[in-house]
Amino acid sequence: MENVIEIQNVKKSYRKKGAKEKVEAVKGVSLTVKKGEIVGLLGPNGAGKTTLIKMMCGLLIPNEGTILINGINIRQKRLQAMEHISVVLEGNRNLYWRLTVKENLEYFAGNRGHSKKQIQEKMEHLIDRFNLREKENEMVNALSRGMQQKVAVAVALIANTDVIFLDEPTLGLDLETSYEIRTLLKEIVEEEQKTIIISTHDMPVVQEVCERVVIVNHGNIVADDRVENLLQLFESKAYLFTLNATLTKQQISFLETHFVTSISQNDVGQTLLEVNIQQSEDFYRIIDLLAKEQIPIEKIDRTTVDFEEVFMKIVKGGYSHEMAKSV
Ligand SMILES: Nc1ncnc2c1ncn2[C@@H]1O[C@H](COP(=O)(O)OP(=O)(O)OP(=O)(O)O)[C@@H](O)[C@H]1O
Repeated sequence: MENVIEIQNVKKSYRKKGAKEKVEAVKGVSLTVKKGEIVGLLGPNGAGKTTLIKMMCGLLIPNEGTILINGINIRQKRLQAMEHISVVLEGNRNLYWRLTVKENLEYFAGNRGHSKKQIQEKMEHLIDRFNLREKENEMVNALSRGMQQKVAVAVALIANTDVIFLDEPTLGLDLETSYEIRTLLKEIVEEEQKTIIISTHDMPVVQEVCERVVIVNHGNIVADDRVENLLQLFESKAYLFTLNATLTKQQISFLETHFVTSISQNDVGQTLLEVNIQQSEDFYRIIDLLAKEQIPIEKIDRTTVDFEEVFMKIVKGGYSHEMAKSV
């Protein structure tokens, strides 16, 4: 499969007004994305996601490194590279607020060189699909934020580019609209061979829409894997032991230094040990240890993880590329 996006050792720093020190927002990132991939770009606030997206879509120039879109160097041939890209930035800045929904769709498709006739069918399809029929002749500034967001995504789709960047597509939306946008994205991915990069803090978007996730922290990529691999990686190693005993201080401190991520007490006086196991022998070591200390085990459950927890663990440093290889 061909590489649609190829970035090599990209760096970007900002100088804050009046400050001597530079902020290194992106510290040397390399990444390739293949045609048809849908990639979630995740990271805590300030990690460098927006900076990375803005560089990939030609809105910011990196200090170092190269970015190729469909093999075209965005720095050397910006306009040519940008023909392959559409972008929905936070705050729907890709819309004309004083044009109607239909006018926006027509304008942005026309802007890409599509004739009115060519876009008619697609526009009607998108209006129905995004449930915008009732609002098609209303000005965008009169719509709710969720509606505006849907128009912004529809505009990116009507442009019919190979690559679509979505920066926080569900930010600030209510649960229903967020669900609707997620569902639409999923359907679009299934229908059309688009390459989509979504930056988000919305974990259901990652779990339901993305196949691959790239996690950025302090300007570096700290994980890049299939969503299912990351879920499996953490799921298979997290266990919850329910013990019919109260532990002594020594037992607790021993467990805490060796394996256990958290120890708590439930309301019937049992002790709950949440354990992250790196190697399968550790699992038996814990059981042996509890047996030696004569601590009765009521049950052992494999804890289920959702992507939110996986993300938190990775960002806190609980992940290495060696772990990924062991899945
Ligand atoms: N125009 C700017 N001038 C100075 N510093 C900036 C500028 N834009 C971003 N930064 C800094 O660069 C770093 C990365 O910011 P960026 O917006 O790329 O992160 P992010 O991962 O998108 O964060 P968020 O999730 O909060 O949107 C942060 O420390 C931020 O303060």
